Amino acid sequence: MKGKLITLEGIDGSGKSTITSFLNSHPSFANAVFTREPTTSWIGDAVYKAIQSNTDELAELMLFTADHADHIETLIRPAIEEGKIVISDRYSDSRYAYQGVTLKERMEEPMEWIQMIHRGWTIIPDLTLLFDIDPAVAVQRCGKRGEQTKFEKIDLLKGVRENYLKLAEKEPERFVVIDTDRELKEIEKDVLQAITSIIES
Ligand SMILES: Nc1ncnc2c1ncn2[C@@H]1O[C@H](COP(=O)(O)OP(=O)(O)O)[C@@H](O)[C@H]1O
Ligand SMILES: Cc1cn([C@H]2C[C@H](O)[C@@H](COP(=O)(O)OP(=O)(O)O)O2)c(=O)[nH]c1=O
Repeated sequence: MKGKLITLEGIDGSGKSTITSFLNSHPSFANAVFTREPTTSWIGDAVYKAIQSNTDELAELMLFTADHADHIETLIRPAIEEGKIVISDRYSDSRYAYQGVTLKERMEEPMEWIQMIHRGWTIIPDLTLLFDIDPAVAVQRCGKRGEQTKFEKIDLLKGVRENYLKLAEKEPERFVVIDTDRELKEIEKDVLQAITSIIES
C-alpha cells in the first residue's frame, strides 16, 4: 500500500513547529517519517546561507527548488513507496507563497510560474494543513524568539498569507485551513481530525 504525504504550511510564527513536536510525540505517528524544508542536506545549508544574505531572489528560488528535488528523491518518494506516512514541515506551497511575493517585481504571475516549474516531477501532498494567522500576531509571537529569517516582516508576510489562502481556495480537496489564533488544545484536535480522515480514506 502506498503511503501518504501530509504537509504543514503557514507563515513564520503560525505554529507549525509547535504542532510538529506534538505530532512527533503522539503514539499514532510513532512510525511516521518527520521531515522539513529547507532540509538538513548540504543543499538545505546552501538555502540557509542564501536567505541569511542579500542573495538574488531568483537564485534563492532555484536553491529552494533544488533542495525540494533532492528531498523528494532521497526521502519522500522512497518513504511513500514503503507505505509510510510522511509529515513535512513546509513543502512546495512555501515556494508558491513566499517566492510568489519575493519575485513579484521580476515577472507577471510569479506564483503560477513557480507552480509550473514544479509540474511533472513534484509529488503533490495528500493533505496540506494551512496554519492561518494574522501576520501581526505571528510577528509578535516570533518576537519572543527574535527574528530568524529576512522573511519575518509584516508586509511580506501579509502577501504570503494571501498567496496561501489563494492556493487553499483553488484546491479545497487538498487543503484544510486551521485558525491558529486559538488555544493549542483546539488546534491539536482539528489537526488530528484532518490527518485521521486522510489516513483512513
Ligand atoms: N496556539 C498558540 N498560542 C499561542 N502561542 C503559540 C501557539 N502556537 C505556537 N505559539 C508560539 O508561537 C511561537 C511561534 O510558533 P512556532 O511553532 O515556532 O511557529 P512556526 O514553526 O510556524 O514558525 C512560539 O513561541 C510558540 O510557542
Ligand atoms: C521551504 C521554503 C521556505 N521559505 C522560507 C520560510 C522561512 O521564512 C524560511 C526558513 O524556513 P523555516 O526554517 O521553516 O522557518 P521557520 O521555522 O521560521 O518557519 O524560508 C521560503 O521562502 N521558500 C521555501 O520554499
